[in-house]
Amino acid sequence: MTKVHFIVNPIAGKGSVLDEKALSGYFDAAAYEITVKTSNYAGHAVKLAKESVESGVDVLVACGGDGTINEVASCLVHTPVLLGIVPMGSGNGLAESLKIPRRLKAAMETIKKGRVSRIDVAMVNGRPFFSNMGIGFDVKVISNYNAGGQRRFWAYVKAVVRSIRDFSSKERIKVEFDQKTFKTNPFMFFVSNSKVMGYDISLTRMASLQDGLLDVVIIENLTKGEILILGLFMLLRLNQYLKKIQYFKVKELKFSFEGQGKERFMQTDGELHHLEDRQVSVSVEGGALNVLVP
Ligand SMILES: Nc1ncnc2c1ncn2[C@@H]1O[C@H](COP(=O)(O)OP(=O)(O)OP(=O)(O)O)[C@@H](O)[C@H]1O
Repeated sequence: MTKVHFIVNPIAGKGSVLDEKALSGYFDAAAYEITVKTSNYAGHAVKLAKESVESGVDVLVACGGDGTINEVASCLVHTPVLLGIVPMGSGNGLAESLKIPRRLKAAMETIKKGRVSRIDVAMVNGRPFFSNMGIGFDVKVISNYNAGGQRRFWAYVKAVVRSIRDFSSKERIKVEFDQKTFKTNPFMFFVSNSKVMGYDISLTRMASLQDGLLDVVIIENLTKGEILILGLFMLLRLNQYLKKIQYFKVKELKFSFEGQGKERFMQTDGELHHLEDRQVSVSVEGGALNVLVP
């Protein structure tokens, strides 16, 4: 009997309810034992996932977006438990990078087929991330998006427009990797394990979840006009031709904020976290998570 637990985030994306009755219908009752749990608050999926792992689950399925996947997957790193994904978020960056279908039936087939991919797991100051992390403009967009209260594509567009109006990059950081050290005042400092950020938008189409490396994107301070050009080039998938964008592939890196005493935030997998420390260390471990893929 294969034990499959689903953890559903009811507020992810457009918000939808998946219950035991609906999900059990996709599985042969003689071969699978299905349990469905609902996340009732931010962070709850971590507790639910830990309980499932302790109970000896075989497959743990995150039903939501990158935030839900992060909470569930962080409990599965270095365990034999397989991560399943039902993309129900707004952006669904990791699911898109893994080519996991959005249609419920097709997502269930992926889980039953049992094809496993071992993917890299990244860490920033002890916190795991699977898709990307960043400081700068992306933090501003997520903060405006969260304040908007809606989890839709147009809410992202609105948040981006508001962020272009409000954003100013005053933070100077010192970056260190591969025996190189340099200082920058970035519009965006973005580190990605996966290809897609969400809604098929990407700054790192060359990234691989299985190369044991992180793709670093540093975009120098931009004028508002240049931000609009960047947006257009990203939509047209031409961003690699912009001179102000630098790309690196690294195994690990460090950066530190030069200024004093400001409240700072980073985003990991689309969720904001307070940065307690001025020093930030990012690294990646190859193949530390087992994910079910088509
Ligand atoms: N019952 C709940 N009420 C409020 N927030 C919740 C609840 N359950 C989970 N959350 C939080 O919802 C947030 C958003 O979830 P998630 O990222 O999965 O969806 P999304 O933002 O719509 O998708 P994506 O990240 O792919 O754009 C996560 O931070 C998670 O902790």
